[in-house]
Amino acid sequence: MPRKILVLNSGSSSLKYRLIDLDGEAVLATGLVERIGEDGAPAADHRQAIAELVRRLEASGHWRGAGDLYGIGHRVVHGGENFAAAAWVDDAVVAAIRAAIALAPLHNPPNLLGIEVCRELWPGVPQVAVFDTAFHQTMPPPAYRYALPESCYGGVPIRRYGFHGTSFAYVTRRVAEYLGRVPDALNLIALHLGNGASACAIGGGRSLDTSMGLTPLAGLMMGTRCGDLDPGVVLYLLGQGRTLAEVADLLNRDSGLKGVAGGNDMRDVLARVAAGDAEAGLAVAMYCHRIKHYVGAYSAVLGRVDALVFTGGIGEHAAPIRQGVCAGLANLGIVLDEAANAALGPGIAELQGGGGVKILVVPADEELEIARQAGGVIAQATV
Ligand SMILES: Nc1ncnc2c1ncn2[C@@H]1O[C@H](COP(=O)(O)OP(=O)(O)O)[C@@H](O)[C@H]1O
Ligand SMILES: CC(=O)OP(=O)(O)O
Ligand SMILES: [Mg+2]
Repeated sequence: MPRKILVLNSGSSSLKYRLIDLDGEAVLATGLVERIGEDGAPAADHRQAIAELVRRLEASGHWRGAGDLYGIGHRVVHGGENFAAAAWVDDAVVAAIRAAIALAPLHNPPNLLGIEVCRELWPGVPQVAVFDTAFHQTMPPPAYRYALPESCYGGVPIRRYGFHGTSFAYVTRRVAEYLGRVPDALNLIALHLGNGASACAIGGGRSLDTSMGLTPLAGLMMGTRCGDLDPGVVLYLLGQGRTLAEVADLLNRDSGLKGVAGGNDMRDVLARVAAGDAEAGLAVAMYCHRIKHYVGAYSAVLGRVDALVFTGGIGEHAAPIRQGVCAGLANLGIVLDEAANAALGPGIAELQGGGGVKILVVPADEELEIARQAGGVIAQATV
């Protein structure tokens, strides 16, 4: 019997799904239910979104009822310190995901909703939570602790957690395969550049440091998130009489590319740069400058870097960003082949033009990684 895994990535207003046959890893169906809750959208809430997804799976010819599923894998952004690996969903796991809502207020509530609706609809189907934070649980204390009093590390531990771990785990595996090396022997600087964006120092195949922190607001400049700030900025804004909710909105939804260039979509921003728009030019220069900071820092953390890896929508498709990031890094062994950068084919691409560090573009596939990890947890639990 085929081992079919349904992968769900629930966002606040969208539900990404994929049906994968684990044996051979064929994608049987994939899609996105968008604009959940908006007027005229196909779904008013996540329950309806899942009903819509079932309709689409039926239309694909690959749906024989939930009883035919080997299991369901859910993306969960924040697992706190509780999970260093994917976990079979039971009441305790649900409670731990709920407890982490305060740390990922944009992400964990819809992730949890997806899990709860599936448990209710299909109580007999194994469900697995795959955490963005899990891959980063290997970071050593000097990388994950903040220079705050010890008391802040009690209760809900205020520390760096890091995110996009499922993507970094996938990339590590994929690069190891591609280079014919074992992951344990690989040192990578990985850049996941999507709407959310983060950098990771991967040493011996494990996360040693990453740019996101307690929440997915830290680190690189993003579509609508500010990334690194002097914490004094937050204090100043609050002191000026803005409410906590206003500041949270400003930093999460109105900053980043949107704040500086007026729009959060990198395609549009780059088109405006090409047309000579100064605000867009500044936004892109800031975007690349901040990534360079992390590439420099992580070169120092790792000592030896085998490859600089670009992934995510921007990492895979935005040649001018890769060029801006790599410019002037010859002293770190990072030299881009400009012609190769401008003419990418599908799949993994190698873009180094000399220098000791490979420059790789790896298409992101969090869904496949979730399916594999969910399959692993279910296989272990059912032997
Ligand atoms: N051809 C392209 N050139 C530049 N940027 C692109 C291109 N295609 C996609 N992007 C950018 O990728 C970003 C979305 O990345 P993606 O990884 O799909 O997002 P998400 O984090 O939502 O999964 C957007 O800023 C989009 O503009
Ligand atoms: C954690 C995070 O930033 O996720 P996304 O990139 O999907 O927003
Ligand atoms: Mg993404």
